[in-house]
Amino acid sequence: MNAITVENVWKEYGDQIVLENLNLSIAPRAFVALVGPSGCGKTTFLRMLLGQERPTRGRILLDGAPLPPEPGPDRGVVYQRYSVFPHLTVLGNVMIGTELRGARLLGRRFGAARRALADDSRAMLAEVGLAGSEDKYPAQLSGGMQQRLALAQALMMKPRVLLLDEPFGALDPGIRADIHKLMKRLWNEVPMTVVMVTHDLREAFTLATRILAFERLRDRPEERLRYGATLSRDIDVWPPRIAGRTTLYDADIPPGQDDLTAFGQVPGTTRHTGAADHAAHSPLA
Ligand SMILES: Nc1ncnc2c1ncn2[C@@H]1O[C@H](COP(=O)(O)OP(=O)(O)OP(=O)(O)O)[C@@H](O)[C@H]1O
Repeated sequence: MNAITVENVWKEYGDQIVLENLNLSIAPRAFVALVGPSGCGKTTFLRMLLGQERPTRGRILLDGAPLPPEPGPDRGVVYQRYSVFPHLTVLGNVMIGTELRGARLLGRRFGAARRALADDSRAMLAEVGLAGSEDKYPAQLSGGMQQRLALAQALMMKPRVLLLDEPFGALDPGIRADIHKLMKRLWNEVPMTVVMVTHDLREAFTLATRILAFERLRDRPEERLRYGATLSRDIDVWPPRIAGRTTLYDADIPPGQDDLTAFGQVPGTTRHTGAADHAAHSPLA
């Protein structure tokens, strides 16, 4: 079954058609990068997947069932900025989603339940490289650390789909490369499907299994309101990436060791990341 199915989806704001006739399906555990010119409706599409916007026509299915009409814990989201709460500590930011959801069902958590949540939250923070920063506030973190925190916050809810809206767009290149490695590891370890909007094709090819391009095929000024953007390219990244496995192409090759046979396998095939062993001790599992 597809993780996400988009059937004949249109989105209009008043007289303006933003997206038209989108048809696509996304496999479970795929990492899809959404690219396209500014204003072509990428964020609008992501907001429809999140449940913040409804299609004007057509429908979206999540695991074969109609998408719930509102955002829910099954869909996590990280934006370029402002995904975290500035008035909560790092630890508080990671605990808040579970606390709010639990409060709705069971009232506030106290005692052992709260301590267990705090322990899980600390483990999640360690997973994203933020151990030791639990008591800081977001303003005391670098941009890269804030985005790691936003990822931890989203993943605590164990979403089936993680939606990323240019999450790394504001980061310096070095920090970006580090967080790309983290993102790859998280995608390999967490049973989730990822849809990421990016302006950066290099980032798309670095992380994604598949690249979708949206484009307004008719863009004369008099046509802008009457025709929306639609899916113009659908590219499977080669060599194929499979969640839980990494290709040699993705592997970190130690400096000076560019003989790929040193990895003990034929170039072009895949090898285990050890993710399964790691997962057994991981809050991500
Ligand atoms: N709530 C809204 N009401 C009216 N128009 C909107 C609304 N949200 C988005 N739009 C319009 O929809 C179009 C697509 O916007 P969207 O932000 O989805 O594009 P984008 O591809 O994500 O752009 P960018 O790459 O610049 O972030 C724009 O013309 C925008 O003005």
